[in-house]
Amino acid sequence: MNQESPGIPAGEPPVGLAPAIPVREIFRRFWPWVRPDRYWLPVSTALLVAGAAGEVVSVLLFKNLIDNVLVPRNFGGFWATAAAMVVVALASALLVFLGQYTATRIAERFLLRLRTGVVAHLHTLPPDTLRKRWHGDVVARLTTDIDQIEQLVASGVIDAASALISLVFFAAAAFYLSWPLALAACAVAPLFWFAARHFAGRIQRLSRESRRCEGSVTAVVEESLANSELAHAYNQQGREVDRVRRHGQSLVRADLATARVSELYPPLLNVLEVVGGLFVVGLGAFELTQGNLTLGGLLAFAAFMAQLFGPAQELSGVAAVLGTAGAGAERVIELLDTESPIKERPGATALADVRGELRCKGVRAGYGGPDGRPALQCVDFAVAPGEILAVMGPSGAGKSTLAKLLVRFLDPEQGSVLLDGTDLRDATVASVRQAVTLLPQQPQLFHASVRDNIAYGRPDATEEQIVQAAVDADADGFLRLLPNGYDTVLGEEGLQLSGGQARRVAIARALLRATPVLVLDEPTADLDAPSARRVAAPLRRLMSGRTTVLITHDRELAREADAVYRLSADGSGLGMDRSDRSDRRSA
Ligand SMILES: Nc1ncnc2c1ncn2[C@@H]1O[C@H](COP(=O)(O)OP(=O)(O)OP(=O)(O)O)[C@@H](O)[C@H]1O
Repeated sequence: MNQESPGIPAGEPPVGLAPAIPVREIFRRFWPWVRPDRYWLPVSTALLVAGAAGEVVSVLLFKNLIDNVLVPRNFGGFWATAAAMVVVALASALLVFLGQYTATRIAERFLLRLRTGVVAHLHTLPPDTLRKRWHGDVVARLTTDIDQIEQLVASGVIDAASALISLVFFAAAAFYLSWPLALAACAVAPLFWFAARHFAGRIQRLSRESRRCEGSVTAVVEESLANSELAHAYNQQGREVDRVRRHGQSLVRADLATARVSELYPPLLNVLEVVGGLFVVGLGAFELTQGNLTLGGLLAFAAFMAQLFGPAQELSGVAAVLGTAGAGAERVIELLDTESPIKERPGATALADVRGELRCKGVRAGYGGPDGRPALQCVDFAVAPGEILAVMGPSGAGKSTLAKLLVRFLDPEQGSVLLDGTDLRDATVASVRQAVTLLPQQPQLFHASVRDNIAYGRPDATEEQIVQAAVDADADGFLRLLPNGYDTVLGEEGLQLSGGQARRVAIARALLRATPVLVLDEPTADLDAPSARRVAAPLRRLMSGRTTVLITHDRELAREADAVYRLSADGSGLGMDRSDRSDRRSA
């Protein structure tokens, strides 16, 4: 995948093509999401087929009307036939409606399951794995691509099945009316088949590029808006618009290439239909002059031909849908096939009654870059329950990488991280995260009330517990001054709060979880000195009595620690210094 940077050549797309997958494999992969509604598939198909059967009866009644009422000029038979035609038309309309509605219901439920299934899978991936993908592209896959799969798997199957069965019905009725004419009509069918085969493959190849370009556009728009502050500050708005235009132009080119083929397909089918129809009607006229067919029979046959071509076109249309939806399906399957590097070992146990004794033994970890250089190596330390370990080192030394190891966003390549003597890889991922709270570098706030933001890690917390956490985080005062107090909805990314305030809300959230182990990743980063001092007291309360790994550049804050562990610029562990505070505590 290309990672676009400002220096990339014009028009280079940031999103790669998903690997091609055969249609049968696509159906196999998506079937589990259709499965819960598998019994509704035949019901919907049966309703649609019954509706089609009604149309056959309608046409036969129409033949009856011509041969028994119009041709002999016998008006007396009109009312009975007309009444029967109205009843059949109503019944047929109702059946088709019910069939289509059931099909839509199956499709919608399939979409819901698939979309939530894909999101659930994405949530099993650690943040770094997810970050390797462009968020805008992921959103495009979750919306447009999934919508296209619906046409293929759910309604596609129903449409194809009902078209096929209707085709059999109309063909049988046509043979009943005149077998020579019906045989002639069948001779036209292979033309549709060849057209479908020719177009489906081409549409799929072109759609792949369209889908990829659409992912690129969404990715660029999302990144451009996310960085709008930088674009404004550096006066680069025009460049951002250009980027979107460039990727948009690629999408236009790809969409037009697809349209040149896919839009040619239906009119071509129409031409085939006209040619085939004329051929059959010509033959029918001949049969009429020979007295082998009545006028009503010929007109009814012509009506059947029209009905026959409908399902035949629909079946050929399924081929086009296979093309476009197949390309979308490949992109969704690529997401589903992204594996988490964090594996749950068979027989992994849940950590229970954690005291908080934390050890790193000869840890080496990295991101598997091309040079194979680790981000961390030879990291050895031990923290007793309730102790605070400050981790210091220059930028890029691997401090955040260490934080990721402690919450299993990453596993070591060598050595081990132990909690109460258990290797974290032998524990279930959920139980590790139940025991360890990470306070990330950037406080993250949801578009939700203050109360819900604080209770995020403990949704069952009572009002008193939430308020107490806010008080301990020194946030209660300013939260009560917000327009609706704890009910105030914080904007996306907490725009209504200052950096220091947002951090105190994040501290309240961490306090409320009350886990035995804490990992604080630069909790005073980007705060000015007064704001940093302001969060020091809440941080002290947060760390009190908990095993804490405190990653910080802030020497003042590091004084709170019992020991300091230093990392060198190349990520090597340099050893641990016990602090005066630790001596005081042990005295
Ligand atoms: N997701 C990632 N993929 C590849 N390499 C990464 C990733 N995250 C970090 N690195 C690399 O690992 C090394 C350590 O990064 P890390 O973020 O742990 O450093 P840090 O000490 O926390 O830096 P800072 O103090 O600037 O936050 C760096 O060389 C960085 O480029």
